[in-house]
Amino acid sequence: MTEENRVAVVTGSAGGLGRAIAQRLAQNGFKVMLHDINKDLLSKTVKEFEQEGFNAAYFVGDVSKKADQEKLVKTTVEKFGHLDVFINNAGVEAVGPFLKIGEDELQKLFNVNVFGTVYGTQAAAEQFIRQDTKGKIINACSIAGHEAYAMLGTYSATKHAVRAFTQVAAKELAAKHVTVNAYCPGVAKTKMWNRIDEEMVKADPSLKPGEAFDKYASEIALGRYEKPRDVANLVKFLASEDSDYITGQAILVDGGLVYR
Ligand SMILES: NC(=O)C1=CN([C@@H]2O[C@H](COP(=O)(O)OP(=O)(O)OC[C@H]3O[C@@H](n4cnc5c(N)ncnc54)[C@H](O)[C@@H]3O)[C@@H](O)[C@H]2O)C=CC1
Ligand SMILES: CC(=O)C(C)=O
Repeated sequence: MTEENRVAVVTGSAGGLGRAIAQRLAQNGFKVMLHDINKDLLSKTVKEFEQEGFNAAYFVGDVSKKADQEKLVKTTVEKFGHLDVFINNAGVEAVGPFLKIGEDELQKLFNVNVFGTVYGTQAAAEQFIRQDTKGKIINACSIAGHEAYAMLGTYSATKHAVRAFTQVAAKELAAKHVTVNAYCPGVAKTKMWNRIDEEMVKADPSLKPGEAFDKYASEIALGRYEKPRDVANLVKFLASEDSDYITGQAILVDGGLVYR
């Protein structure tokens, strides 16, 4: 089933998983609002979407700023007329031992991953309530939102918080016909995992470049690392009417790594 005339926002969609999600939705007929803090990469991605014939617009913003998130929703509605799906995808990571976690790291990761998800969810939900339509909010969680990982302490804490806010928003918004769910990828090859690998290798001299990634990926039951398309396929389902009876869930899409 195609999704003609439905409108989705994907935050952090200049690259990585967000780009793949926006592309999958556009291929299915969605009008997509691309969004990122990285203006140069976003401009490149928008051009590629236009070349593919997708109906796409873009907005440069920072998810950790409430005003940016509100303006993102307003601009989307001005451009496409309404909003159906809002995907809080943007996220950042930090790698290091617990004893070295500092204020800057805590502030940065909580600002983007947690404050960003809360502000995005609020802005989208307010629009759905104004429209008096059903709506879908879909958040980027992680295997690290179900299981905390050594060297990823702050990151794991933020993703546990995302899972908690997903449940709370789902409970409070259900009466307004708004569902809130999350996708929990495992080990996907994006710039984020390139950076994680680099930092883990720096911290452990016995590892060569690529080996931290390989170590995590070697535990995946389905025998291969995750591709952005694997994540996009789940998000496409969560954005569709087929998921209408699902809310408050943080669904693992990790090839068999964490079992809940
Ligand atoms: N790559 C992986 O294996 C996994 C990723 N995730 C989550 O999936 C989401 C996407 O991850 P990736 O694509 O791998 O990351 P990535 O680092 O490759 O891409 C993230 C995008 O978000 C943008 N961004 C960062 N901060 C922003 C801000 N303040 N405002 C707006 N945009 C911002 C970046 O510019 C970038 O384009 C993140 O929330 C991440 O935590 C979860 C589990 C595994
Ligand atoms: C990046 C991420 O969420 C993990 C733990 O792989």
